[in-house]
Amino acid sequence: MQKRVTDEEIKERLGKIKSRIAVMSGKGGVGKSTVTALLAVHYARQGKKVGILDADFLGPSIPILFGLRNARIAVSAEGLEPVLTQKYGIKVMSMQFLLPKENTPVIWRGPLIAGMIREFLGRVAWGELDHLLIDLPPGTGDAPLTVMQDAKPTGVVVVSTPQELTAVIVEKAINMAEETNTSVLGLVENMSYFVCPNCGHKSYIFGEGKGESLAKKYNIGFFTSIPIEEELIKLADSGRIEEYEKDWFESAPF
Ligand SMILES: Nc1ncnc2c1ncn2[C@@H]1O[C@H](COP(=O)(O)OP(=O)(O)OP(=O)(O)O)[C@@H](O)[C@H]1O
Ligand SMILES: [Zn+2]
Repeated sequence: MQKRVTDEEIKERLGKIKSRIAVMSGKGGVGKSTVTALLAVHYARQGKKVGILDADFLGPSIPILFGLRNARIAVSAEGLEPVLTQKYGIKVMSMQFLLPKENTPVIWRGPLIAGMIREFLGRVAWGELDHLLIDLPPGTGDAPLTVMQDAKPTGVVVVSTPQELTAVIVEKAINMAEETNTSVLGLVENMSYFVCPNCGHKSYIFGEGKGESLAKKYNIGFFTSIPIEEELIKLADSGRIEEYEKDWFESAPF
């Protein structure tokens, strides 16, 4: 048996990563993984060295978005080697890469998941990175908090759909960030509106402006809203998210 990962090992690896951004959501299925991937692509296009830690162990979707579902990790002298994405060479680590078969369900209890995240943080050979994006487990409970405590993010980005987006979600996110001595850097309202392909009309199906006013109210420095888009679904489902051309984070200050 290999020895357990120590705090020092984690500290040493994380010390080579300039910024670590945890992406969280109040609920599952709101687009957390999609936003994580789009943020990674945003940084990669600026020439930054980027990694993604898929810490959503029970529903690992990062490998699917980048067409890496059949990839498996290798071990080198440096540690566990992350898998590189095709277009930008983003370094990805996911539980998915350790499963014997693609569709093996991950049925794990909390403590095991916590142990695994420490393995990932202490043994993955990220090398020097400008940005590590961490796709947290959904929700604002123990699971994402445990990951945050170990990964010590420099900031948190919250993703929500307009239907889920309430003051309560934002407050929970702020509390979670505070518990790990960090802050909420940005709020992303996903599936915010739909642009009619015929006339270009922007339709705010679930109401307009809620996200932006919550961001203002809670002093969150960056807000963006992403529409429901067929193109995004197509590229995401076919593992070609790197080919999505729009950048919803152009003006992000982080
Ligand atoms: N802006 C968008 N327009 C269209 N489809 C979207 C958009 N954002 C996300 N989706 C789709 O919604 C589904 C859920 O997205 P995603 O997997 O990113 O959510 P999640 O919050 O990470 O979910 P989970 O909790 O399962 O990890 C996916 O099929 C994705 O392609
Ligand atoms: Zn129309």
